[in-house]
Amino acid sequence: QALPAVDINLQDATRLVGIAEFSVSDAAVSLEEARRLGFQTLWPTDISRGLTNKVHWLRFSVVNSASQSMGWVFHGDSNYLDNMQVYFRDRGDTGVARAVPEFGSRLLTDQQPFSSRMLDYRKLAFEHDTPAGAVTDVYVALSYEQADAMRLEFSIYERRYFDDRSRAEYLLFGAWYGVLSVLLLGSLMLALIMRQPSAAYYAAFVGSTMLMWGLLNGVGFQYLWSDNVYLQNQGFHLAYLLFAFCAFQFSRHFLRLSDVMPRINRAMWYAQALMVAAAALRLLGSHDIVLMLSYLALASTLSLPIVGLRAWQRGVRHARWFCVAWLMYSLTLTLAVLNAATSFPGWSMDAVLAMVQVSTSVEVLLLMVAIGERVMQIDKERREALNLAHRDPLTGLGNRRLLVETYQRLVRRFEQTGVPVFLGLIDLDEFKSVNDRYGHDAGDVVLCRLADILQQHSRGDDTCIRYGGDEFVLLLQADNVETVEQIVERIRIRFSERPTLFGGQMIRHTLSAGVITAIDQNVRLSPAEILMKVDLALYEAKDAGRNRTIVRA
Ligand SMILES: Nc1nc2c(ncn2[C@@H]2O[C@H](COP(=O)(O)OP(=O)(O)OP(=O)(O)O)[C@@H](O)[C@H]2O)c(=O)[nH]1
Repeated sequence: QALPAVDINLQDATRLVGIAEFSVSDAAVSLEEARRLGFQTLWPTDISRGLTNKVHWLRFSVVNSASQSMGWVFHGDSNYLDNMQVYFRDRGDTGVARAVPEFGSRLLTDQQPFSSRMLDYRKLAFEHDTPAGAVTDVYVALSYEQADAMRLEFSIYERRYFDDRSRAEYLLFGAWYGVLSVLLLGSLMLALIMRQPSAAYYAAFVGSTMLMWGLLNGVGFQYLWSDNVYLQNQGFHLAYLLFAFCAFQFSRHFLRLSDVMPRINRAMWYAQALMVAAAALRLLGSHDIVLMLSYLALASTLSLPIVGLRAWQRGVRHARWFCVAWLMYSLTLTLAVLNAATSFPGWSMDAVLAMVQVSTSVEVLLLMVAIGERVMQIDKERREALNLAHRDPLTGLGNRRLLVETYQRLVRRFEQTGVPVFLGLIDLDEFKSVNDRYGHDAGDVVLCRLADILQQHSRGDDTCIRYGGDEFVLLLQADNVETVEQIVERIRIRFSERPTLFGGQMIRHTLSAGVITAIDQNVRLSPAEILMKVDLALYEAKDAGRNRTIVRA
């Protein structure tokens, strides 16, 4: 009988919806039997067939009205169709009586290595040349080894048009894998440099994303595991499990769930253990139960936006980007699964794949932003901790530890600028009696008072330090020792002239100071020598009756 016809001289792609006819048979029937089945025109509502292991038949004919033979390519939109048996025959379409040839056939399958394919293409594709003025009749039997999402979205492309289109398509794949590879390497480097396990888990997550989609879009079979038929056909469940495992591992560490939400953390840990068990079962040959578990694992990642939101509400600041990233990805994943298994939203597989590629790129980028935010926060916390370790808690001045670091910095600066470095050691006079008379709290207030005066009288570049007890140090660069003496004297006079008011009592106080040159053109003292020398100067000041400054240049 006459088949619905499509003219191939279109220099474009032709969707077979509305043109081809389809039929369904229970088991693998022969072509002769199939030709006796009732066929009906394929309409858009017929495309998604749901999860099925029935054989679906398509039939149509290709007309070449041109005066030279035309090459064309035929393929569906699904990347994981298992078998496509194509029956075809060429016949003249003019009324000239000629013997009609028998059907030839070609089996396209992903149950054999990639090299056995007719075309070097990620989907099962059939190629044929229709002679000038001839018609090619085509019957196609489509099947899955085990029930899967059957779709009847097929197109015919003129050969040249197919080549152009697949080039553009592979360019997009290249860009997508490029972005993900850069993020994977970047996060690995971050993990090494910053010693951040989260970044390493993120790298594993990006790797598992690339693997999973490499399986789903057929590019992995084409380029990476061309001979590994087992991985191509049985690897999906393992890939889903690995993806979900890595997503959970990264999320648990990144959101610090063991601190923030210990119960959720434990639940996720058990889920991960179940995923490992399922993967082991799969490797031992189990199928149906693992299929269910792997779909469950994939579905369980849809909970991550909520986990992120809860963590954010509990004060994990960097969880917000995590939350946005997973929300977007969850929507994409849900749409992709709905599209494959139902007739909603009825998009083409290529459209779904493009959406997935864009959304995974944005997702992994957003997660990278989240990691960046976390790393910056850790760095801030580290600097704050370091700052705290260098501060005296009572007065807020630097402490002894800061003195050593600052001195080393000033030595380097002296080598560059040649400006001498001086050190003043200041000690309160008879401070013990202040404590004894007015109490320890009063003593504390007096110490803070001196700290304030020190800061008021020093410049931004000078370093004020509480060296211990009632001893303070001023470390600074100046043109000459007289300038330093003036500064220290101003501090001494200010301190002695303005008593401290505490609990309604006026506390009178004075201080003594020693000033020395630490580094100039002639002198370069070690920290130990500086302290010895300045101690001597201070001792002299105390010995001479206190409330004075002694300079030993
Ligand atoms: N209130 C208060 N007192 C402190 C603190 N740290 C040390 N002191 C006291 O400071 C006093 C230091 O006394 P000394 O340096 O021995 O002697 P002084 O009484 O100041 O006498 P001279 O230094 O010889 O003038 C001790 O009584 C310490 O208890 C502190 O943080 N707060």
